[in-house]
Amino acid sequence: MSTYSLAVDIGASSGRLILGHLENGKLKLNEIHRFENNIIRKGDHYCWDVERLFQEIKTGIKACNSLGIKPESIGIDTWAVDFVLLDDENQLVTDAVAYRDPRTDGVMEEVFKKIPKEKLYLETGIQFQKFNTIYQLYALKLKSPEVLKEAKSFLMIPEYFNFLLTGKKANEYTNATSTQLVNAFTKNWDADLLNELDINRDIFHEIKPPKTILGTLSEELVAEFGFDMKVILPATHDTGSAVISVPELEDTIYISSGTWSLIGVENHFPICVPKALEYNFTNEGGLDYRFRFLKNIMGLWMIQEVKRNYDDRYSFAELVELARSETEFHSIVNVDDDRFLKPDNMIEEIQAYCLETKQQVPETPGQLAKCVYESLVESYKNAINEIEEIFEKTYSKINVIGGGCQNEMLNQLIADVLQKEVYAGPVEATAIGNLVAQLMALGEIANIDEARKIIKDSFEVKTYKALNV
Ligand SMILES: Nc1ncnc2c1ncn2[C@@H]1O[C@H](COP(=O)(O)OP(=O)(O)O)[C@@H](O)[C@H]1O
Ligand SMILES: C[C@H](O)[C@H](O)[C@@H](O)C(=O)COP(=O)(O)O
Ligand SMILES: [Mg+2]
Repeated sequence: MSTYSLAVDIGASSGRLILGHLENGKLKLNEIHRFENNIIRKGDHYCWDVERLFQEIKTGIKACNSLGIKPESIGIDTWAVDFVLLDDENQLVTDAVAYRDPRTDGVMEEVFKKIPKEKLYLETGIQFQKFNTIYQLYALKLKSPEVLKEAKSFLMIPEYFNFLLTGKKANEYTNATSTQLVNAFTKNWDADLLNELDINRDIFHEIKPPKTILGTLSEELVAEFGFDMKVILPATHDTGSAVISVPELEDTIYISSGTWSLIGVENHFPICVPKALEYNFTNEGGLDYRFRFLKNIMGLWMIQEVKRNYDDRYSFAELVELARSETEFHSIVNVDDDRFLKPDNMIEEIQAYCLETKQQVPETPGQLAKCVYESLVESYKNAINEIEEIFEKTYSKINVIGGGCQNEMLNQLIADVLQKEVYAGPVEATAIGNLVAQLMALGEIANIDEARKIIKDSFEVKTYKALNV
């Protein structure tokens, strides 16, 4: 009887529960539940609806029964940086505020008054994004100190769901690194940084690595589901799981393409050289203490918002085809400008940028989509030039993973503009990386090298050659 594991992958725009098992040396997937995710307004903040998301997780778990499958294990991954705080009765002290909330505006600069930017980078190796956990916690320190006083437990989003499943509290390494509070060398919470900011070290839990078996389900949930499962920590930062699934990393730059575009390489040590700081690259933690040397690019969030501004009248596939038809339109925006992080109306923000920069203003859905895609590729090109400058080497291949790898026009555009071979897939790279970490913990897969061979043998990867432009 095969061992089934269940991956819960919740990104900023969508979540999915995918069963996985090995069959004749290949990983077989069975998507059993998919749902939308989005930021909601709660009180004065943009938040995640963690109550609904946990109900979606439970719905997906129960769906296994209809297949007659009782998974051996479950693992949860989500977006990074965000967290909840629990009081001494394990009740939420605050809502799960989303990283796009403006509460951290100006806070990074306040932190630099306590900890020099260069020191923070040398200690943590983490990119400066204004929504990093360190700035969210410091925003609470400055504006709502009573909240931090009441807090007894810090759990990032996947860890909160793990707590609801098992009653156990633990922080997981790959996601903890995204907080910019973990020392890149000790791989533990950096007590000096926390002291400098007067943030209570005791609310943080032991940092456990991916492949840790955290526990099993609570009695109530075993009764509700009709079966028990081991709860395993995958790389709970979704991009940490996604990068495990890059089939071939030799001479390859990956782009984890979803709400964000995370573009980088995999290393075995943190790289905090001056150029890495200047270009704002990060050294997020990976499986087996590898490092994800990457940077965030605004990503397909922009087309998600354009789609939403059109009341979802067009599918993503339709927007791609409309963009293809706009052959003469070439206005470009700086996708990494903070104005695109959470504008009231993305269409109007893109149009305003083009007007300000005296470019043709996109008026049609196709022109807007074309502008987003060509602007993303412009940012990819800059990031890849920076990576090649830092490592003093030229990479010949780009592997696009995640939902965005279904965008064939974008894949071809990347190949043509970068003049490199583009490999697209696996689409569900994050869930696949989540699954193989569980199967490694269960002894079904020996190590990451075997996992990557299984992934390479199991999933189609489409190739795009650079056309002469
Ligand atoms: N059929 C498609 N054609 C083109 N793009 C697509 C298609 N399906 C999904 N996408 C792109 O994939 C993105 C979602 O990727 P995904 O990895 O699921 O995001 P996340 O994990 O951040 O929620 C969408 O924003 C969309 O741009
Ligand atoms: C805010 C973080 O930078 C973000 O979570 C990023 O690290 C990430 O993993 C995004 O994943 P998506 O699947 O939501 O694009
Ligand atoms: Mg994702």
